[in-house]
Amino acid sequence: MPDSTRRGLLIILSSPSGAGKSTLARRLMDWDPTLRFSVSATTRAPRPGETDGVEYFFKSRAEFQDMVMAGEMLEHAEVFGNLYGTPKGPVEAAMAQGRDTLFDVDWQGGQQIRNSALGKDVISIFILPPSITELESRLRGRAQDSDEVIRGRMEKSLSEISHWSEYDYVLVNDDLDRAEEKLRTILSAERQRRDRQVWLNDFVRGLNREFERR
Ligand SMILES: Nc1nc2c(ncn2[C@@H]2O[C@H](COP(=O)(O)OP(=O)(O)O)[C@@H](O)[C@H]2O)c(=O)[nH]1
Ligand SMILES: Nc1ncnc2c1ncn2[C@@H]1O[C@H](COP(=O)(O)OP(=O)(O)O)[C@@H](O)[C@H]1O
Repeated sequence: MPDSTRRGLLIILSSPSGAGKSTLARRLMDWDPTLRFSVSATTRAPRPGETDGVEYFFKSRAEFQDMVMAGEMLEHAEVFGNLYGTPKGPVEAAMAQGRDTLFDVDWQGGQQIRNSALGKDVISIFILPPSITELESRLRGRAQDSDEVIRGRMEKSLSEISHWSEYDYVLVNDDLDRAEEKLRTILSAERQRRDRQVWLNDFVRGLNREFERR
């Protein structure tokens, strides 16, 4: 439930391509429809079935650079030869409404969001595949990318994985149901921590007022 007295959390999911972050993000949003997905802008071509404004805002390089120059991006980075970035406005609006936002960004985006003015409300989660063989078979099984694209993503997988220790939580996406359950647990616990802080702030303000009245 949106609540203007509390801040929204920024929940960052990163992983090597194919480890399952989009799948897990979709499941989390089915579980909790109040979660908002941060739709990134990208210069990558749409895959079959992808819709502009749903999975991504598909942009030309010039349009993307204009957004960057206009200061509209919370973060942006080049990944696999394409530009990706997070539009800032919708994130700030969600934060102000106390709505939690999910981000599917690479390690560079994770670092930039953590170091931004919104960094104190970030919860970051790194998702590992159970094995490199399974990672490749998921990329192939998704049947969305050419052999060359899959090869490029596999080549970059270890450098993405090398950033795991920068994240608050790391989980292995072996069994999908179990991985989703772990994500739900993380989110529930972090929300409780956030809400406790809001509640305690109010409570201590009350103690102060009581003290002044005496
Ligand atoms: N820094 C950054 N990375 C992004 C953003 N959106 C997506 N990515 C990352 O770009 C990479 C490629 O994403 P995509 O083309 O959808 O391929 P997929 O991860 O294989 O489904 C993934 O690591 C995403 O997490 C963004 O807004 N900023
Ligand atoms: N735990 C899992 N077990 C088996 N297949 C999975 C699992 N998680 C995701 N997948 C499948 O692996 C492929 C890649 O998942 P996806 O969510 O697109 O990865 P990412 O967003 O990290 O690139 C998809 O076809 C998805 O259905």
